[in-house]
Amino acid sequence: FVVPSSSSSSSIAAAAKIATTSLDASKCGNYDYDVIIIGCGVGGHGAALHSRSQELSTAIFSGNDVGGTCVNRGCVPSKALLAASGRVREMRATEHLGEFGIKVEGEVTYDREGVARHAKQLANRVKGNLEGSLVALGVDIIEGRGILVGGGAGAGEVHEVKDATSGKVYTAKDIILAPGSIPFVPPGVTVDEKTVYTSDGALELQSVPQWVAIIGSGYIGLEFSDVYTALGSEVTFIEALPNIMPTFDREIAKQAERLLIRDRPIDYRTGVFASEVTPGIPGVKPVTIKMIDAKTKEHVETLEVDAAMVATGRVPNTANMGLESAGIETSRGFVAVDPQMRVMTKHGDEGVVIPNLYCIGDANGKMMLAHAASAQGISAIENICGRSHTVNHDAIPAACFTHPEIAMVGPTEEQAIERAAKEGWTLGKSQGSFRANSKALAELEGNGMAKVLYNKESGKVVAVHIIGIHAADLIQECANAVAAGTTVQELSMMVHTHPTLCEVLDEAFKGAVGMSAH
Ligand SMILES: Cc1cc2nc3c(=O)[nH]c(=O)nc-3n(C[C@H](O)[C@H](O)[C@H](O)COP(=O)(O)OP(=O)(O)OC[C@H]3O[C@@H](n4cnc5c(N)ncnc54)[C@H](O)[C@@H]3O)c2cc1C
Ligand SMILES: NC(=O)c1ccc[n+]([C@@H]2O[C@H](COP(=O)([O-])OP(=O)(O)OC[C@H]3O[C@@H](n4cnc5c(N)ncnc54)[C@H](O)[C@@H]3O)[C@@H](O)[C@H]2O)c1
Repeated sequence: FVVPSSSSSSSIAAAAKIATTSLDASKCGNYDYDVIIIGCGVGGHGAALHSRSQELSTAIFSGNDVGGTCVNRGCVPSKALLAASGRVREMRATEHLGEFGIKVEGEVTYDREGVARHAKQLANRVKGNLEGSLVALGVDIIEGRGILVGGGAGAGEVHEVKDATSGKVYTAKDIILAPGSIPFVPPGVTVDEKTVYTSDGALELQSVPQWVAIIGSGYIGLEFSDVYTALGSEVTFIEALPNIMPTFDREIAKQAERLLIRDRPIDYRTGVFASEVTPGIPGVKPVTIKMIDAKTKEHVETLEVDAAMVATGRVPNTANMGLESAGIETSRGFVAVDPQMRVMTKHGDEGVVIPNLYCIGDANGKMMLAHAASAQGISAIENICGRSHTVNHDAIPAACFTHPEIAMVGPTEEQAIERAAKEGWTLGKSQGSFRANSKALAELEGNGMAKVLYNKESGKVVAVHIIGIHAADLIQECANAVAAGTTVQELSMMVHTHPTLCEVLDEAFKGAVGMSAH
């Protein structure tokens, strides 16, 4: 998603004048708006901007939380913490710096409050830009929470949204639900957001604990282990599944274990649930974590640590927004949608489409990523405009912003093997390495690999997994290839700039067709 910076707000304002004037020609007929969006995170924002570009009159319920998770409690502040802590790690790595011929005299220190302030200020700035872009484009921001009214089983369409604060009811031809998600806290875990916290509390960096247990080794756990160890903490991961980083491609997870865990003050337990977590009092009483075996449920260990971070996934934020009264049955809070993002009354074959109601972003559970939410928002508006559109989720890249980064598009190798067997095609695999890449070596960052998985019959790229410096930027070329159906034959003949990290991919593409990279 793109938020125009405040420096360009005058041009936005100019554009907004034109856009606002065109509201008179709005197609909303008997309704207050063409489109009402509930939830002003990146999903709702993406939908609102595209809605206005299609000259639809648009209102968005923000629930007093413009920017939502990504901007206020997610992508944006976490990347600020990763950037600051990454600098600390780099400047403290005296041996590594010595290889460049750089000497850091004296101790490298940081000011915890200063680092926290950087994250907070960035979030506020992006939030301001995001709000500014909505206002400038003529989107009406309604500050309250939006609650669906009417509809009901068999009633078909839903056109009314009530402002929970004022009680005022607004009507729209089409409605988009974009309420996002909140942290999942497993039963038995007590969160005080001080000594036992979710990402919401962790992002405030109220302390840098000496020893922190991170429950869950997914994206959030991994990114925070990078932040904490860079700032001087020791980390213990507690992971319920048999492998650490279980959602990642196995080969990449093994490399990540070497690069992001083994060389750092991190240990881990796998196959255990944190079944009971009790907050502590800093300097007085430790946080206690009881662990049970994930299979036998027998107690295996109790840890006493300075702090615990709960990074055990997220759940949809769909309670108390009138879904039941509109006849919508959720599954664990997730709203079922069809490929056009239209809400289904329930999951499974019995669900029927509610034709003018859409649900985008984390709340539909398709892919919990900011850019996926925004893409789904744009797609919903396309469908509202009568141009049938579906999002290709296989072509949406993802990245974990550790040092080095991990990035991927498409299924893991394990999933691709299953898919190939089921669909009757042959899986090809080719690798590139950072070890022999001039740019990576100039940076003294020769660790990592890229692997390209492709369909041997068609040559089309199925998935790419990268671990290495700037993997998050490198993956885009691969995502575009998956989206466009580009073949490894075509990619192997495309010219990559020298010397760049992209040549790691060039090596993998050429390897797939039996050519060697220079
Ligand atoms: C720590 C962390 C780091 C992350 N980092 C990344 C990253 O680097 N890259 C990435 O792609 N993704 C990242 N994510 C995930 C990303 O933040 C989410 O996928 C994204 O925010 C989902 O957008 P959304 O619009 O669906 O929901 P949200 O951003 O959650 O926004 C929903 C909004 O709707 C509001 N709302 C809910 N109900 C109502 C109502 N009834 N009326 C009015 N408003 C309502 C909520 O308060 C919220 O403001 C991260 C998440 C976390 C927690
Ligand atoms: N860079 C990014 O794109 C980024 C960054 C952060 C978050 N996110 C998004 O936010 C979402 C949530 O991230 P997350 O890391 O919390 O979830 P996740 O689903 O990625 O990982 C949660 C982990 O916790 C484990 N777990 C669950 N309950 C447990 C228990 N009781 N004890 C021990 N382990 C337990 C699970 O097995 C899993 O490995 C993700 O879906 C991700 O897409 C994205």
